[in-house]
Amino acid sequence: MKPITVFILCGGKSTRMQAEKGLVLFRDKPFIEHIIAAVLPISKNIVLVTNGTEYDYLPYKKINDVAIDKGPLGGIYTALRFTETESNLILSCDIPLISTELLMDLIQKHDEAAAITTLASESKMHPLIGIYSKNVVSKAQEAINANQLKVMNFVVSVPHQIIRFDENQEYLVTNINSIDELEQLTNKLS
Ligand SMILES: Nc1nc2c(ncn2[C@@H]2O[C@H](COP(=O)(O)OP(=O)(O)OP(=O)(O)O)[C@@H](O)[C@H]2O)c(=O)[nH]1
Ligand SMILES: [Mg+2]
Repeated sequence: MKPITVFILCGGKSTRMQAEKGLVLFRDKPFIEHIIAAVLPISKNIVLVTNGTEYDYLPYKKINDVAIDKGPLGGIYTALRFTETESNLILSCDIPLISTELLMDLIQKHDEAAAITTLASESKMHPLIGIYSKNVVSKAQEAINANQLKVMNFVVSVPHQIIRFDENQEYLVTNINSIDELEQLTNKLS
């Protein structure tokens, strides 16, 4: 396997959650630790893209956004500016059910001709579970300068690959943005 750096996006406003999203507890453990646990069998080269000190207790490198208040695309741009590897796995911090197997599948199916490879289900794209080439850093900068901040629009503007997964794996990418969504998930799983 080619070297890969894993970036977890821990910025943003968390307006819907009203609490630092990566630190919200699910099964007695902060979201971010669920994601790290899924990533560790794949790579220990983990970097958190965060602007605060909330994640300082975790023994991983942290970097600050170089483009402020630009949403997830700003975090991706920061990651690509910083990275020393061509291949980068970029993840949001609000997907506590993500599994090592699904991430391995993404990495194994990734076609090197694609500058970005992301996951999608039947109904939804997941650009914040994706492999991003360092080569798209200047394109990301252009998009940010033009204030075109939708990550999916950015993905389709470069050579990309979308990997579809089975409906029965859909729960693994559940994205939790609010306490209501967290409660729904907890109820569904109990
Ligand atoms: N580094 C960084 N990450 C971000 C930024 N904005 C959002 N994210 C991350 O991107 C992922 C998806 O975030 P969203 O749910 O779209 O946005 P949010 O701002 O965290 O939450 P809302 O305010 O409720 O929309 C999460 O992992 C966020 O931590 C940002 O400006 N910088
Ligand atoms: Mg979200």
